[in-house]
This record gives sequence, C-alpha cells and structure tokens, in this order.
Amino acid sequence: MTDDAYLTLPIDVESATGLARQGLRMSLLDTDDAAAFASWLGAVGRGFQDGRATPEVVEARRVTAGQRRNSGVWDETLLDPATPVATVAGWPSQLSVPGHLSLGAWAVSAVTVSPTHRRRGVAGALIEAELRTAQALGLPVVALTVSEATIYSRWGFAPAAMAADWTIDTSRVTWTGPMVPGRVQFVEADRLVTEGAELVERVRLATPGQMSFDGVLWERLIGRGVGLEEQAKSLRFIRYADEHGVPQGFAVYKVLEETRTTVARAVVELHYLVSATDDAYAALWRFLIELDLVGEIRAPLRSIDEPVYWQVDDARAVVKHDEREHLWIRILDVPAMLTGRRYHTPGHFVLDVSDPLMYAAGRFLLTVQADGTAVVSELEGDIPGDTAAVALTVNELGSIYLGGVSASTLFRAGRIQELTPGAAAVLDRTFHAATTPWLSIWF
Ligand SMILES: CC(=O)SCCNC(=O)CCNC(=O)[C@H](O)C(C)(C)COP(=O)(O)OP(=O)(O)OC[C@H]1O[C@@H](n2cnc3c(N)ncnc32)[C@H](O)[C@@H]1OP(=O)(O)O
Repeated sequence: MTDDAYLTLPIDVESATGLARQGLRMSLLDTDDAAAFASWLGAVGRGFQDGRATPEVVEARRVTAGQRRNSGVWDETLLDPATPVATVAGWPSQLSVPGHLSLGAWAVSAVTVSPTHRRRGVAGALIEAELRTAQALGLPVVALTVSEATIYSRWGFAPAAMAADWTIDTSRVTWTGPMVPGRVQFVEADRLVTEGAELVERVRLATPGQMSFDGVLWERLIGRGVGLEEQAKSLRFIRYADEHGVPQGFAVYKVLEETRTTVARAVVELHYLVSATDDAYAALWRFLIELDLVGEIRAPLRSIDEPVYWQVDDARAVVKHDEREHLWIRILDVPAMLTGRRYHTPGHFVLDVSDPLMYAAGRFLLTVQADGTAVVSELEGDIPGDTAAVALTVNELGSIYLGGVSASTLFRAGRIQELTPGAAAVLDRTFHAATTPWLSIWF
C-alpha cells in the first residue's frame, strides 16, 4: 500500500450501507472542492459550538486538510443539503511508547453529529468506519483526544495518558533547582518554525503517549497561521541552548495583561515548554519563575508528574489541578502493540483479552526477555504454571499499555480479573514506564 493510500481508500461500505438505510449518504470529502470543504468545516465548527471561520481561515484550513482523510454524512432532504450532518477526520500518525519507540497510529478528530441527527447511531457508524479503515491500513492502534469522557469507551477506547493544569504562585517561591550552564534567549517565532519542530520530534520518543504532530499543529502552537494573528501579537518565545550552543529547549508564553494590578502581579500563561535535557527544563522553568512583575504562572495541559514541583522552596505554591484523562487509545492489534514497546522486568504473562468488536479478543502469551523486548503468541489451551495471568477488556489493556495506569489499581477497581493470585502487581512491575506518559497537545 502506498504512503497516501489512506486518502483514497474507498469509504467504509458497512457504515455507508447502514446510514443509507436511514436515507443518509456517507462519503469522503474532496478538499479540492472549496465550497464542499467550507460546508464541511462549517459543520465541524457548529458541532463544537464554535463561531464561523472567516473565508481566509477556511481556505488556509483547506490546504492542510488535504493531508487528512475527511469523511462526512449528508442528508439530501435538508433545506441546506450541502452541509454535512456528521463529520470525522483521520490520518496516520505516530504514538510514542516505552523504550524510546514509536508506533503507527490512526489519529481521529473532528467527530461531530448535527443536533438534528443526534442519538441515532451516526457517530457510531463513523467511529466503526475509522476502526475498520485503520485496520485496513495495517495500523495497530487508533488514538484520539475527547470532548467528553463518556463517549468512546463503548468502542474500546480507554484513557492511556493523563494531563493536568499547574499553577505556580511565583511571588512565594525561590528557585532551588539546579543552576545550569547554557543560555536562555528571546527568539522570534520564525526560528521556532524549524528549530522547534525538529526539537519536538526529537524529544517526543522520551515520553510515552506523545503523538507526532505535523508542521501545521506546531505552527498553530506558536501562533503562526491565518486567523491567529491577534493571538500571535502577545506571544513570547524563549530558547535554551546548552553550553555548546546547541538548542535544547523552547517555551512559548503570553503575559495576561488584564490581570495586571497595582501590585504588579501579572500572570504568565505557558502555552508550551519542550526540553530535550534536564538542564533545558530547569533553565526554562527558572527563567519563567523569576520573571519580574509576574506573580503567577498558569501552565495548562502539562504532565501529571512535573519535576518543577521539586525545584522550588515552597511546594505548596505549586498546585496541580484538573488532572484528567487526555490521550485515549483503542488497540486493534494486540501482538503488534505488545511487541512494539519495551518492558522493565522479564517474565511470562497471559492476557485474556475480551473485545465486543473482536479486533483484539484472544488469549495472548506475552514473554518479556531480559533485554526488555517481548514475544507474543496466541495461547491455545490452559495457562502455563509459571505465568501471571489476568483477564481484561481491550479498554483496560489500552489503559495499562503505556505504563501510566496501574493494573493493580484497575484490579482493585474491579476492572481487571486476576486469573493467578498477585498477577496485577507483577504486571505493574513489567509495564511501568520510567517517564510518566503524557500527551502535550490536542489533536
Ligand atoms: C475525537 C473527537 O473528535 S471528540 C469530539 C466529539 N464531538 C463532540 O463532542 C461534538 C458534540 N457532540 C456531537 O457531535 C455528538 O453528540 C457525538 C458525536 C458526541 C455523538 O453523536 P451521535 O450520533 O449522537 O452518537 P450515536 O447516536 O452514534 O451514539 C452512540 C452511543 O454513544 C452514546 N453517546 C453519544 N454521545 C454521547 C455523549 N455526549 N455522552 C454520553 N454518551 C453519548 C449514545 O447514547 C449511544 O449509546 P448506546 O450505543 O448505548 O445507545
């Protein structure tokens, strides 16, 4: 299959046929058709309760949307039959997994169903079509970020990486972390377009749960692109280079002027901070914490385990809040996923996986070798004597996969069954990831 086969693979027949029975037409969107794309994007915006995009923004989005497989569902009986009643976009991406490795993943976004057509199975038809498309493309996992935590588990998705917002009362803290060599300097966004994108990709493998983000997502993050001009005006960019002059980190932030008061306690909103080394992390956080006239840093969508908590003298001034699930994954190919990552402790495990949609169902024997690599085979018959065995659904397998969610916790919650006593704790030791899984973007 060619690299761009995903763009031309025919629409999923099963879902299209099911929707046709309701008088609805499901098909791929042709992004060369500017009017059709404008209607499709309008439906996405309406679905997420956003305002209307300007013609310039629509045109800019059309150019980049050509890299995605965009589908829609149309109802020809409507007064406005050109605007789809449902939308979805999918594209091949990469998911970082423990062991500094990355696996092909099908990213899904822009799932909307018009309020006029809700709760009659339209979203279900679209999601199931995305799962079949990903499988047809040979991708072992589907990934998404969600608007609500109640929607996707019915299709086998589960939270695999968490995120949290952090607030630091900088008026109360003194930096006690390392004083590192190298320099922090202000730079312009232009420099980050290439240097930053390269760094983000280089760093990505160090943290399980990160998705590769194409140039467009990165450019948006640094305020580049049509429609972001206003936001870009207030962004500041800093870059850390090590003692050899090699760039090892960037931060993008904005000072919120409206919160400025007579006591000069402005708020810094941290849009992104990426560091390839611990020195870069320390240098950038120290710079932000020591900014004059600033009393608070708000850092949304960070890891739930931030070293900065341990790098100031008053830990109570560093508050983690709104901890939540962020990356959801749906495993399609269990052997490909299990052999695609590295593990801590060798051993033999049986995973009895159930999956109502049958992609991942089976009894798998996972053998982790001394070098952390794994061999997986389907197990016919009984559980061998020396194995730790659990029964779980594809959802729980997705949650423990990256090593950020504990099998013991899920066992205690009644969501994993131990087929051999103590198996969940054994599984924890093997699946645990040294770096807490984290996804730093929305997609
Ligand atoms: C990856 C992303 O893009 S995340 C973004 C998701 N989109 C949004 O939040 C936009 C606003 N919401 C919507 O557009 C729609 O309500 C959607 C897409 C969430 C659901 O579309 P629908 O066509 O109504 O869903 P559908 O009828 O296929 O429902 C399938 C099942 O999910 C359930 N469901 C659907 N939406 C929700 C919800 N918001 N909360 C809880 N359950 C839901 C339905 O009750 C149904 O359950 P059942 O199978 O037990 O009967």
